[in-house]
Amino acid sequence: MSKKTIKDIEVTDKRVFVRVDFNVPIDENGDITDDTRIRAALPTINYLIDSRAKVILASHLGRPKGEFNLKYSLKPVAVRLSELLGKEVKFAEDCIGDDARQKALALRDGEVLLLENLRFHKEEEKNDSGFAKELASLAEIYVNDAFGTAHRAHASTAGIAAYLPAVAGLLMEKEISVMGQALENPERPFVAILGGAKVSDKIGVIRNLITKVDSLLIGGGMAYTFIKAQGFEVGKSLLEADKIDLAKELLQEADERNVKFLLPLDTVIAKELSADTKYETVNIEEMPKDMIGVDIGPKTVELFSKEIVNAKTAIWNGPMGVFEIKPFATGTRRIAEAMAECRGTTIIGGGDSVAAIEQMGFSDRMTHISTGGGASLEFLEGKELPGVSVLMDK
Ligand SMILES: Nc1ncnc2c1ncn2[C@@H]1O[C@H](COP(=O)(O)OP(=O)(O)OP(=O)(O)O)[C@@H](O)[C@H]1O
Ligand SMILES: O=C(O)[C@H](O)COP(=O)(O)O
Repeated sequence: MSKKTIKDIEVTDKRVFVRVDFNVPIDENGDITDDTRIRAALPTINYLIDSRAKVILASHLGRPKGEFNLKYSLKPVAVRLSELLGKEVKFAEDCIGDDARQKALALRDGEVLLLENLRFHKEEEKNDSGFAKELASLAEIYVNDAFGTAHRAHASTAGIAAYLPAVAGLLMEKEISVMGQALENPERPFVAILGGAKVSDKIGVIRNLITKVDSLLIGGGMAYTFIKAQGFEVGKSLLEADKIDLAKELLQEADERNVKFLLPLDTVIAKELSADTKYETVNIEEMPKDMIGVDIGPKTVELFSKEIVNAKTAIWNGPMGVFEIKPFATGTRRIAEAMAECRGTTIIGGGDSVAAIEQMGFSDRMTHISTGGGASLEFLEGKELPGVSVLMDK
């Protein structure tokens, strides 16, 4: 990676402000239902503890719209982090002000402090320079390890870097180097699998990947707009009518570039989006007018799996069907199995596909599972992420 990391600077004895992404799901009892993002930050935190730095952690949680709201407090995260680290994690009731300052200044080498939710201040999302300066005043070094929030230009992800030496954390480094390597210098064949709900969310990703991959496989709700563009009936499936021309254009571009653009050959169709509805599988050219396409069928699974298993690099973003409803999760499960079988570099690009991979128990068989949803999509679009561009170059 071209950016400096915590390994490139002296952190011992220093107060280090680490922006992490602890935006984790918390249920109505205040229990964290998935701590993946907290665990993903442990290498950076442990490195700083072992290096005898004074560690000040800051994150957002949810979208509290600039004011205090107990529902979005990071207190339960401090408890969970303390369990994971096996050591005390101090907590400041606010991310700026006297309490935060006193607790930050009182830290001894190797101690850890977590600040309360940054988004309890509206200045955070506005990238307010005064607020960024106040955050910076707590520390001597800034580390950005929040890959999941690196697409946001906020005070704690971008503005703060104007006031402190700014470097990447180890999670940030890993995310950018694994996905960057795949995009810039992939081992071939390079296959991308895209699914999920909408074409409009992924236009940028398709446009960028089409210039890099050998094969592009499209499933999920977004496939039906392409199927319609090829002149087939899609019944009551998800369709973005205003994107049909764009879909035609993308199909043509793939053709001109000699990129294999594979669409479903068959589809599971259902009367409605519920587990106890009537459903069956049909060839793609046989879709009835009154049914909804809810998953890829077995012929498509076979076609896609062959590409994936033979890939040297495979990137997957977005489920192949309405995987939240059990009978329609088969396509997504089978694609997860193919990814697990692939011997090349396998990358899951965040969002719902990560949930699917985890639900299905394949997490430890992937090379890399991104902690970013929106951030990984923007990265795959080839955009420069503000939280990365502010860091010092090597
Ligand atoms: N055929 C389909 N019809 C309707 N919805 C579908 C279909 N296939 C997949 N989906 C829905 O798409 C949703 C996921 O789409 P989304 O674009 O959000 O995926 P993602 O990119 O993995 O997630 P994120 O936006 O969090 O990164 C799921 O809720 C799933 O049910
Ligand atoms: O969950 C995410 O994608 C990140 O934490 C960013 O959250 P945001 O979309 O509320 O900025």
